[in-house]
Amino acid sequence: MDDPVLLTGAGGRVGQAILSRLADEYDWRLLDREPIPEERRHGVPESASFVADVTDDAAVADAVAGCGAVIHLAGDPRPDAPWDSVLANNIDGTQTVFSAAVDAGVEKVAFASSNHAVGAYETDERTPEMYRADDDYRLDGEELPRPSNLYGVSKASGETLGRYYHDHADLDVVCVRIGNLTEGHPPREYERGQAMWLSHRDCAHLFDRCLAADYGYEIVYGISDNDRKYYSIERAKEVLGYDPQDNSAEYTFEGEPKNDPATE
Ligand SMILES: NC(=O)C1=CN([C@@H]2O[C@H](COP(=O)(O)OP(=O)(O)OC[C@H]3O[C@@H](n4cnc5c(N)ncnc54)[C@H](O)[C@@H]3O)[C@@H](O)[C@H]2O)C=CC1
Ligand SMILES: O=C1O[C@H](COP(=O)(O)O)[C@@H](O)[C@H](O)[C@H]1O
Repeated sequence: MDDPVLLTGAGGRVGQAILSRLADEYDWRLLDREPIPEERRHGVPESASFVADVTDDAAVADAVAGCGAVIHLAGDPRPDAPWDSVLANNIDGTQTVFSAAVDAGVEKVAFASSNHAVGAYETDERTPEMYRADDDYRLDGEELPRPSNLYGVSKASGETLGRYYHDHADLDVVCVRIGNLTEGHPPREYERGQAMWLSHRDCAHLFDRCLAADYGYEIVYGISDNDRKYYSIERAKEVLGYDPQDNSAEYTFEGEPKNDPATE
């Protein structure tokens, strides 16, 4: 991707996992409603950093002008977020970003969807067994959304908006159903979290592949190559060339590295 890439929500956790590792790889434009301090811009100049809300049509149009791709992360990430917030930040904001991307002639958008778009597949009958390495239950991205909560509804809506702009405006869209991003170790003492762990380096690599690969419309799961898993990463490997390096099985249940003599 030679053209500039707009990263919305750049100041947040996922944005920082990406930008801290890929700062030198792209001509970034950053957008966040909070000013991003210099140390979190990782060398991206302040002139390429937009302080704006993703529901602001004019501001988003300004930020995306001339870009070839967008990684759209900005939104309310709370699983218990109230409807008013997800309606504005996640649904309206995502429609604004897709629409502005089309108007600007952007080639591709990677959208941060969530495990919570499909959380209701985790039924009482299937859990906790489905979180374990010896269980072969898998979701692969072909299934219909079954949201856990209204936040999950907003993410399923974002996926559908992506489908709409792909079908009607020829925008290439990949929706990444991100699992649970934590830095340095998987979520501690949390089976579900360890089954959907996404390490920071695998996160950066996955979104790098979203910018480099060719696709039309895709839904993929964004998790590391955990032994425990109920999300297939085969589609991400096949279509995007995703090659994850991390695995929550390399850590104890408490989140300590197993190759650390202190924990053996
Ligand atoms: N962290 C995780 O494990 C997961 C995150 N995601 C999704 O990834 C995206 C990023 O999540 P995180 O980095 O964890 O959240 P975060 O809260 O750390 O970062 C979100 C960023 O977006 C900005 N933002 C929020 N609403 C905005 C708006 N209306 N306009 C402009 N900027 C706005 C915030 O200021 C913040 O810097 C979210 O869409 C979230 O739903 C999905 C699954 C898992
Ligand atoms: O979508 C998201 O999912 C992760 C994992 O969900 P959890 O309910 O197991 O914590 C969550 O940590 C993150 O904040 C959210 O945006």
